[in-house]
Amino acid sequence: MSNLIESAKKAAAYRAVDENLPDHAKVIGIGSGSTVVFAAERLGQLSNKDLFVCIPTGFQSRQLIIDNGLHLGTIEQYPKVDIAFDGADEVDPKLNLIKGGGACLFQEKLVAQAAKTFVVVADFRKKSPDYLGVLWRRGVPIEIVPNSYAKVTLDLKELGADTVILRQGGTAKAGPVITDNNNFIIDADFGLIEDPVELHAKIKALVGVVDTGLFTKMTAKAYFGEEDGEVSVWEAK
Ligand SMILES: O=C[C@H](O)[C@H](O)[C@H](O)COP(=O)(O)O
Repeated sequence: MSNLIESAKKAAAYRAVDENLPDHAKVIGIGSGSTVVFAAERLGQLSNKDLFVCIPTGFQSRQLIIDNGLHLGTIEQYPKVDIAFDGADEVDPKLNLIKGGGACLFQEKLVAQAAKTFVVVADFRKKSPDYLGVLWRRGVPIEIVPNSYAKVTLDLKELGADTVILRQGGTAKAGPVITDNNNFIIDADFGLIEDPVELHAKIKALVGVVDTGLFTKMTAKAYFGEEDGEVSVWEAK
């Protein structure tokens, strides 16, 4: 199973890069997670890789850029990005996403918003048949300023969350996960999400919330590596 999933991730990422990189792309965003690893790998194989810079979305992403021999830039230097590639935890048919399973959502959203074209790479397990919250059952990841966690927890319950969990480091760290921006992550389960735009707006309005893992109206295409080795593509309508 794990080989199948790795192959699916690689197939999706390679095809997404091959089909979408603009000829004269100068600035490319690199997301976070285990699937975008293959997008960075593909970019690192290009003969013209000295002609563009890559903008990371966190520590892991920065390492990917360096390890693949790509030129590293920052979003402060390059606030206009030609194209960005990133993974997702769940994608619905309207190309709304849940992201942040790896706690990288804020910088990912910054780079995705800065990008002219935002392309998602994922495997077949991320493809929701209808709504977000169907397959990804851990809740919506929300980045918050640390000392707001108790108040934001109450607020999220008032907004209708069934469970609100301050994400913990598990065996790797005693205490909460700390993001690349020195914040906390809350996972709030809202069940099936029929209107992610509205839910995002309500959560984002809470004091203490930096951003949510709901990415709406920003994805141009999503590439999915399938179980049979094929790649399927969803495009924004
Ligand atoms: O915080 C993590 C990011 O949003 C990832 O892009 C997302 O979790 C998908 O990661 P993966 O490609 O490992 O499934």
